[in-house]
Amino acid sequence: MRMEYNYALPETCNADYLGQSIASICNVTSYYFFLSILETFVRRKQRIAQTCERITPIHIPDAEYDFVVVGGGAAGSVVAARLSENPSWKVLLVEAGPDELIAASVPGFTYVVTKSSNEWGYQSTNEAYACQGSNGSCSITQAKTLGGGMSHNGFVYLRGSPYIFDQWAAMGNEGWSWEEVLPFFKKSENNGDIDSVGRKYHGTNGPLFVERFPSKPPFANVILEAAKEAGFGLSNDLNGDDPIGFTILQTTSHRGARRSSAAAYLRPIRHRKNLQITLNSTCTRVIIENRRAVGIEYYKDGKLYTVRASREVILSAGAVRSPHLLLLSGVGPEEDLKSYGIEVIENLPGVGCNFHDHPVFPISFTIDEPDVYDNNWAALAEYIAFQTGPLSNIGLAQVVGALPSGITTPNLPDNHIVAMAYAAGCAPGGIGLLSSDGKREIEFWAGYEHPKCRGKIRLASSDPLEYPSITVNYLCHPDDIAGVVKAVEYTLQLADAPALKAYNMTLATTPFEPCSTYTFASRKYWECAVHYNATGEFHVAGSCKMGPSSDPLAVVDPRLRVYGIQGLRVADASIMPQVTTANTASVCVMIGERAAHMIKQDWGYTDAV
Ligand SMILES: Cc1cc2nc3c(=O)[nH]c(=O)nc-3n(C[C@H](O)[C@H](O)[C@H](O)COP(=O)(O)OP(=O)(O)OC[C@H]3O[C@@H](n4cnc5c(N)ncnc54)[C@H](O)[C@@H]3O)c2cc1C
Repeated sequence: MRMEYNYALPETCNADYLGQSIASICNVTSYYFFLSILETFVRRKQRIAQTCERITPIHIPDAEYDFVVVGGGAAGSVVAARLSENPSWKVLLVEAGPDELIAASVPGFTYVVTKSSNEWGYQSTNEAYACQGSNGSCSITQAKTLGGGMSHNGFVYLRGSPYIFDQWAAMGNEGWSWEEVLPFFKKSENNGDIDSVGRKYHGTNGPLFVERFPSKPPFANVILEAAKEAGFGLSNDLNGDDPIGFTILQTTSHRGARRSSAAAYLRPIRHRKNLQITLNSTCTRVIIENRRAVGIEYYKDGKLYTVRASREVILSAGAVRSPHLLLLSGVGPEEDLKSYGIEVIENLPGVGCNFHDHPVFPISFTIDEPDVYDNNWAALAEYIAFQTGPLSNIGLAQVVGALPSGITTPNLPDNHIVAMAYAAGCAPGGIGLLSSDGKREIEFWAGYEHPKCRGKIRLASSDPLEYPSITVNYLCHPDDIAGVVKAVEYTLQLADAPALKAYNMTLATTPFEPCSTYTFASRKYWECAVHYNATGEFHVAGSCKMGPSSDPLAVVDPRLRVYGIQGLRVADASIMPQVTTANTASVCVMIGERAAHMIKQDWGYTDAV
């Protein structure tokens, strides 16, 4: 077979977008030259970084818009794009961060972009049951960039169990059952593997590319073999009729490059005149007059701007910042607002409550294989020419197992097991060198996806630029502990399967001193260890809970309207009454689709689902 190399860098433009460089994120001088060359190629290769298709932000806003959307993340990009389909509506999208980094386009750099400047850097506090090794403070990684979490995340395209959406509906949220949300998942989706996954659950006409990566490390097949041997089974599509087992994931990428909701929804409509986007613009409050949202204030380059919204303001700032903005605007628990001197406009006790996340526990193993870096000149050349090879994927993390813990609900696939290894990344030790003299390490993330624990987002200051206080309250409930421990036990069972034993897979996690009274690797030991090393899976949700008016903690109604305030909705991860049993980005895209559809309906403009 003759290989067609394509190093050409066609289609130049005057794109001036320069975010933080890959070399400066990796921050290793010995490797600077290699990373700079990699970045030069990636930046110019339109198929990867789409620098010629980036949006052009505005600098000075107009005085008034029909709709103002706050937060250009997974959900907000969708809301802004869909609302501006009506040419007679003028829409402003306000995003606190800059455009997506070049490094973010390259799947092999997934774990690097979370260390970039496009990250909020939140830490939770007062965790009484988790992160005890770090004074009860867990990292809450959240992206600060156009595309939000989808410019930053692990690419996983999973929707979670239909059971959860039916639960949402059963709580009194009309219109949110699985049957009712499925059309919006399909509407958003342009599935590139449709011949393999079928049309019953998947769409091909939406903006969001969904497909498997073009390549995977050979060890992925070893994990699948081990899963079969351990009796866990394999699934061709966890989003379909086969929700239990191990699979090679579908991802929000296209031909080896990231495609966030901003890339999918905003870049193709960058010339639309009635949609304006302002970046590096932090919303500080919603302006509410006579119990109606009439605009927002935002801070950019040291200046405070005020814009009016003649129809609605939509908060899509994510599960940490949407409740924070409501609190800063006088909507929230009366006592909390008063204690910070904020005028109470609506006493809404649920704002910031019901905050939760999936807890995960990392466990490390070694295998008998040299510890090589998977990024080198060959990987660079292959990626630029074909968008395949180690840089075109996230390594082993594209294999996931969804298994039922049986803790609360029979057959609910609420345990997730993901293996982390073979990711290209920075390769800081030098090109072609070994990462260490030891064996290759494989870290598994053992997660519980149906948590009962609830934490809270609270004001920490009346200064809108200060971060709110965040407590997730991970592992506060025995079921959540049992859920994580069950995932650990499944992981150990997997590691014991002959296919992995052939690689001498050996537990490498060092025992935690505070748990030394228990036999290492016993159930009691894990029940103790999770309090020291479990953390969150980055799927924070629930802090502006959707619910009927009878629910004392409901913040928005099932049409996502904030109780007590006209012209104000929330559309993002915060509205989930219960987080789904999987990664949350596709659900936030669906929420964005659903929100835009309802807003259009409510203003007498209907479009097809
Ligand atoms: C490291 C990481 C890995 C993840 N991996 C996966 C995965 O593989 N698959 C998956 O499905 N999910 C994953 N997730 C979760 C998923 O990405 C999020 O659930 C999803 O992005 C949340 O969408 P959202 O619209 O609620 O908020 P976001 O996508 O977080 O968007 C909120 C946006 O609002 C902006 N904003 C905040 N405050 C303000 C303000 N005051 N003014 C203006 N703008 C503001 C933020 O900068 C951000 O861009 C991951 C998340 C992280 C952080």
